Amino acid sequence: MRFAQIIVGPAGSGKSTYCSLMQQYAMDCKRNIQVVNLDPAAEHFTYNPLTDIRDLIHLDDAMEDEELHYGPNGGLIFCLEFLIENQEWLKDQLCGGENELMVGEPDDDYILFDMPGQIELFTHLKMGRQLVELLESWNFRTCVVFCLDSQFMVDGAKFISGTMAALSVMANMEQPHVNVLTKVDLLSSDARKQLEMYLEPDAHSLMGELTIGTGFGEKYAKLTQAIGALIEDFSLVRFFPLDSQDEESVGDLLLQIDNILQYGEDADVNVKDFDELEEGDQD
Ligand SMILES: Nc1nc2c(ncn2[C@@H]2O[C@H](COP(=O)(O)OP(=O)(O)OP(=O)(O)O)[C@@H](O)[C@H]2O)c(=O)[nH]1
Ligand SMILES: [Mg+2]
Repeated sequence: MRFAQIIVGPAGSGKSTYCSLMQQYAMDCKRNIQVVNLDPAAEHFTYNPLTDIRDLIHLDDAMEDEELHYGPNGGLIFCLEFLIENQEWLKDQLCGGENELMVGEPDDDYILFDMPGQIELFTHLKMGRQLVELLESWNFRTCVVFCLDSQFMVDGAKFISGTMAALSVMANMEQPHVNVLTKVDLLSSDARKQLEMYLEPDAHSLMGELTIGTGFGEKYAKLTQAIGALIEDFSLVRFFPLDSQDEESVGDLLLQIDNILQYGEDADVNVKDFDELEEGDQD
């Protein structure tokens, strides 16, 4: 079994930074996490990629083509469709050449896929799903990591829209899913306190804040209430704050995602068996 995190989120939400942080953290604990850049328009990132979509196709290729004449957004969609059509290229990159036997080797392959910031790729279009299906066919267990800038999560209205964006991705991708609030280090201490409230959202306080004083809030109070109750009652979305300056925060998040991916499950089982054996011995 191999493991993949698909890193998605709005433009500039900190996806590439997340990948660098995780790769660095893994290196510090002598663990191997690779990153693949799948953003054909990427200009700058600080991780060292295992492979890069720009070796296959660059956004400029789609935009400057005499016949295609795409703008940046259409061009991006074209590039990802091109990637799916040329899946053999990606397979070679990930699975070490054409050797079928290489699939699944080595056992603890753990790869982050740094995606473009156009969120519609994952809310409406099928490329996100197709990528997951490809990875699954190559023996990957996948999890979607949705990054959202925490600065957009410190008032009720933004919380609702951020949550809806996260839900759209969840509904379209149908994969195990983790929401990450990035850039927590940039928040003031007041804003951090405010954020706490949204980490364990409570529909009532949220709605109290939203329905008072704004025209929209008053007119659509019932709708807002219903959305709030939905989020609360079904624990539909939860957010994990990520402070890039705090190694413990990075480690905690990685552990959460490892659990979701059931990474290292065999190792855990062994430890547990060992503990039980010891307890048994004492009896
Ligand atoms: N202080 C701080 N800055 C951050 C953090 N994460 C990202 N940034 C900054 O936010 C900007 C955007 O970060 P990226 O990681 O490039 O975001 P992205 O989601 O990959 O952006 P696109 O690929 O363009 O969609 C950069 O200037 C980063 O340095 C963080 O946790 N703390
Ligand atoms: Mg990026």
